[in-house]
Amino acid sequence: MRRIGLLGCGNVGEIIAHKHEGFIIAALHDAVYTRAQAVEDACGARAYESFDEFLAQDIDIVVEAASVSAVKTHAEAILLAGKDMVILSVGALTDKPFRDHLKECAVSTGARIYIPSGAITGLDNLKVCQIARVSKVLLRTTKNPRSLGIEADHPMLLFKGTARDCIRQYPKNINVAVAIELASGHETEVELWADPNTDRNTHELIVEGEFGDINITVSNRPSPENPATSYLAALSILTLLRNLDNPIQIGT
Ligand SMILES: NC(=O)C1=CN([C@@H]2O[C@H](COP(=O)(O)OP(=O)(O)OC[C@H]3O[C@@H](n4cnc5c(N)ncnc54)[C@H](OP(=O)(O)O)[C@@H]3O)[C@@H](O)[C@H]2O)C=CC1
Ligand SMILES: O=C([O-])CC(=O)C(=O)O
Repeated sequence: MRRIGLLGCGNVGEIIAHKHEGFIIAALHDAVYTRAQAVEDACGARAYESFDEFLAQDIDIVVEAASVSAVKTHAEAILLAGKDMVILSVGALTDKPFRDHLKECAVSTGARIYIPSGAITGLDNLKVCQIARVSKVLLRTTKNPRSLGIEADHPMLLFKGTARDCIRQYPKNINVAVAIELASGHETEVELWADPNTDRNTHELIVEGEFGDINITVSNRPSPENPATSYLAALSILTLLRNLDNPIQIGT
């Protein structure tokens, strides 16, 4: 069974620690050491205060559920140590030179980088946009103002522009847009709405291409410990890890 190092033991990390099945969690690390310690019993792994000590453990894959800045700080060392990496805070990869550098690190050691579908669905066949003519890729995301850390008493368009600019302003809320951009290979327009009348994190993906149109709406329940993050994102990582070694791979 694959041995996992969990980088980030907040909301998603805690769900992974409690619900893991089909893989072993072997080491834990969080900027807040007590958060890593708090899930030790749930998964039988040890918490390490030092990142270097954490990385030195017998692990095959580091699962990042921490932050965009954690990816920027630690991904190079993880890949150069020959460990595979699951990156949930995919917003870190919007920077092409950094992304290319991580690819080179991975190639040099034979490590792999996995980007989970996270809080959205449809990334599988969206990859056809890499070879098809496409005129539009738009993500419209709507969350309760609470999830966005603001107050609003009516629906408000907070941001309209590129995925790259949106993730810079909202690194905890719009990683999905960067996942869409990477899967499609196409610049992604983003609208980010705050709506006090919703208790869901809703992502509408609208694509127009030579193959026809794609309209996908995912109406997510926020996760209990962090309303910015949809519960689906944690389930997505659990499912990715369960299926890594499955000889039958489903979806493009
Ligand atoms: N791709 C996708 O579809 C989705 C991506 N996400 C992203 O996944 C990540 C995890 O989400 P969630 O669990 O809800 O977030 P939380 O904030 O609940 O948990 C993250 C934990 O990681 C810690 N952390 C942050 N930076 C570092 C670091 N450099 N080194 C070690 N630990 C660190 C945090 O500490 P502290 O509180 O001190 O920062 C916190 O304890 C977030 O970046 C989120 O934006 C979420 C949903 C969907
Ligand atoms: O969980 C969500 O709905 C989306 C999210 O926070 C992100 O993409 O960063």
